[in-house]
Amino acid sequence: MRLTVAGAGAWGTALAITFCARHHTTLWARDAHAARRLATIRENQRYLPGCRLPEALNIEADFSAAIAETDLLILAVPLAGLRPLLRRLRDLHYAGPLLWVCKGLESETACLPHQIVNEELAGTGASGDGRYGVLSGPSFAQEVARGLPTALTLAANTLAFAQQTAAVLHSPHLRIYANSDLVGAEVGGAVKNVIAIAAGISDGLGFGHNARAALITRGLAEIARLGMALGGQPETFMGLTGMGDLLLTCTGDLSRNRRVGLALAAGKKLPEILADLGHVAEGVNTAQALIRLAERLAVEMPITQAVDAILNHDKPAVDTVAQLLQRNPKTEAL
Ligand SMILES: NC(=O)c1ccc[n+]([C@@H]2O[C@H](COP(=O)([O-])OP(=O)(O)OC[C@H]3O[C@@H](n4cnc5c(N)ncnc54)[C@H](O)[C@@H]3O)[C@@H](O)[C@H]2O)c1
Ligand SMILES: O=P(O)(O)OC[C@H](O)CO
Repeated sequence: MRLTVAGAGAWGTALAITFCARHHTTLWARDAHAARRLATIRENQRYLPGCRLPEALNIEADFSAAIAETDLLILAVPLAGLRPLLRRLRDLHYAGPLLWVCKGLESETACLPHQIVNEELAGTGASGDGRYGVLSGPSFAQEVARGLPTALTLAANTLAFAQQTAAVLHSPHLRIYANSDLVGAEVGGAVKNVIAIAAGISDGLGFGHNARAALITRGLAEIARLGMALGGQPETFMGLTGMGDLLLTCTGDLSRNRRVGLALAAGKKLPEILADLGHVAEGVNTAQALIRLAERLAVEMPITQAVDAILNHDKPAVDTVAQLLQRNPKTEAL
């Protein structure tokens, strides 16, 4: 099969390295200079240093050439780049199957990725016959690129497409489970990044393992409450895109979102943290959009609210997370 991965950041590069072992794979980089470097040096020194790009991987800087003959297109840009890329696809009359891997809510609209896809590709073949979905779950790019065992979920609006495409992409090191709960998978991926910022702050402040376990557990309740209000299925939140990704991102120091939290706890300011990070940390843009969405749906999300207060309203991290962990007791329920 011919695959195109559009977006040469850490995740797009790791997926392209993995898929090119079994499929004719093209990696599109939007910057022509970066594409030339990838093609000659055979390493993504900026986003995924230390991982060799196999000779079989084709690098392309021209977007229309990259998608011209593909059988499956995988969009691997950050959420902020999703809508502009979909508009390019619409202009190029792309009508083939489509996956995306971004995790978050659009800042301006609070839309989930599939809602953006529906808006931008309405009436085209890609969305019209239901051949699209999200690939998500607990996965650090560096580990996937090294071939370490990883399990993901491919959630699509039709189970048939999810199953067919999961079977094509599945390999011994990258297990892919099919699911038809697009909403549940995307809500898990969006909220876990915000909870990971809270976990990073808590750990950075030395609040201990008990506090982190409490944040993870109550974070899962926030995912489930919001997800069910949007029509997601409860079992999805217990799966790879829910509990699985939440656990990984809250506990693994490879997480950029967790590292944002650790740096906030150390007293650093957000612009400096993001400049040092050099990668996207989707929880930063998603927190405020989540608050707007949760208010609209009357869903309680106290951890998300605390993170938003720290990120966007200059509230001190130490007081805000301490207050969160000292809230009045209530009945344990979703
Ligand atoms: N890195 C991971 O381990 C990982 C794993 C699973 C999912 N994801 C998700 O994948 C998405 C991409 O993450 P990443 O790790 O590759 O980010 P990254 O910061 O490593 O790289 C971002 C890439 O996107 C490009 N880009 C930025 N804005 C763009 C735009 N408007 N249009 C086109 N390209 C644009 C950048 O040039 C860069 O190549 C995020 O939503 C992230 O949450 C990442
Ligand atoms: O590095 P993060 O925090 O963006 O997390 C990467 C992946 O989403 C983990 O599944």
